[in-house]
Amino acid sequence: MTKKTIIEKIWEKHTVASEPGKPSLLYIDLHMVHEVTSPQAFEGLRLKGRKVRRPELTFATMDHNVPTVDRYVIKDEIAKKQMDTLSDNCRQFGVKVADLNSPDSGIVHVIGPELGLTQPGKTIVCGDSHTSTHGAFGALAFGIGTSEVEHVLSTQTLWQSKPKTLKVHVKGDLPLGVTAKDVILAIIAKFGVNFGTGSIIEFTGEAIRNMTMEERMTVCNMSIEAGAKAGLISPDETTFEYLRGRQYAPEGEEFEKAVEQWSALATDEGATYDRTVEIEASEIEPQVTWGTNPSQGIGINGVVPNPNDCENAADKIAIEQALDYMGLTPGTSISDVEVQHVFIGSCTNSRMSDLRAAAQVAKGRKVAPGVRAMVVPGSQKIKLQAEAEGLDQVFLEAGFEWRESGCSMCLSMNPDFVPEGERCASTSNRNFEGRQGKGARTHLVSPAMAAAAAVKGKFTDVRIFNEATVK
Ligand SMILES: CC(C)[C@H](C(=O)O)[C@@H](O)C(=O)O
Ligand code: SF4
Repeated sequence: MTKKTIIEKIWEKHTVASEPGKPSLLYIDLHMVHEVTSPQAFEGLRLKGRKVRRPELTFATMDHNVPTVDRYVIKDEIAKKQMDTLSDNCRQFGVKVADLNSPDSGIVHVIGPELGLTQPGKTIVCGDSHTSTHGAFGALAFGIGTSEVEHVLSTQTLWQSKPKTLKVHVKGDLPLGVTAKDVILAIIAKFGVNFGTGSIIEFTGEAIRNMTMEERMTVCNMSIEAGAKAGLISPDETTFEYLRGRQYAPEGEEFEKAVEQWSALATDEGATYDRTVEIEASEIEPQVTWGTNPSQGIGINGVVPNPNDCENAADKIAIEQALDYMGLTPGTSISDVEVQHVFIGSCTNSRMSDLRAAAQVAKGRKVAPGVRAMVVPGSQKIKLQAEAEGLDQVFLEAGFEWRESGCSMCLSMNPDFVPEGERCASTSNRNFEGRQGKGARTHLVSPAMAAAAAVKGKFTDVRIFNEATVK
């Protein structure tokens, strides 16, 4: 029998129609929907007199526009309209929605897994680029555009050209104090923001196998920042145990049957990929980005690069522009760079383990003078769980703000933003110009590193705080 990767197995199982050299028609198992990219898609259905083909395979939430304080008071008119429209559309088309009142509400890529909607072997789409997060479960999950959202709503299928397969192997074990976020930032720093173009990544290796589901989600979340169509990890016991007992996961005997099928999806020993790259886990340090794309990052002991060291003229210009926007001088130690804001949240790093890691650093310490730090849980369930564990108190006592769930400061589509020219240590996934507000300067880091920056007022190697306990 030919040996196959999980990518080929899922692709083949979902192909409804195909012709050589042309895109294939894929069946979609789960369609997640949010308020920003769905209004025109529903409107399209309405204009054409169509229904949602499989409402029970469609699940909506509100996240981008949601205020994280006074979440029911939506002052921005566009935001309010988008949320009201989503509620109306879901009512009219019979789609389940986790609206602001729902205990299930939260960031779309946080609640899918949390509710057990995200499962191995599924094809999952959403009008949102970070849909790759769901790949952590061994699902084929990717972002789509609004016209494709309409296509999936009305047919439950999607035309797709078959991507190439790319194995990203993380070799060996991670050093203490180095997290999943550092792994994915280091991968992107090493191979660039385009190395995944046209491909679906499968992450492999001991370091990945040893990760929890939450850590795997952090890695897969940023596959898109490597230019990939999607990123995934073959499912294993860790995956199955995470799903057991979740609201939408199969129950009892059905669950055991599902586990058998899910296990068979993992990439076959000896299967080949179109391309393979490798990174040594032991060489990864806690990361900080210095520039305006996620590949412009260094280890915490590194210095801001000098554009004059570049041989390639285009690279030199790119670095110069990034440094200019970021207000940084070549040769500066990143650990000398001061921050005015700290944001712990987003679909990359707002789950329980992220909040626990940040709280471990914050506990018994104080946010440095002149720093504004906030913690934004990824879902209302996470918020409640964190409060039950007393994490909110740890953060509040240290001087952090404790918020309601939402995309928040990850992108300034809601009241949370970084003022012009100010610097933010952020656990999100994008450091593009203007991402956190006009002229805002974003540095991507892990939750523990963000908490360390909050208490020191500048980037700091979190490993000096608590070697023994910081994971
Ligand atoms: C608003 C949405 C379309 C966008 C995306 O697709 O990713 C957002 O979630 C982001 O992170 O930039
Ligand atoms: S948290 Fe950020 S990256 Fe994730 S969906 Fe929201 S805006 Fe996009």
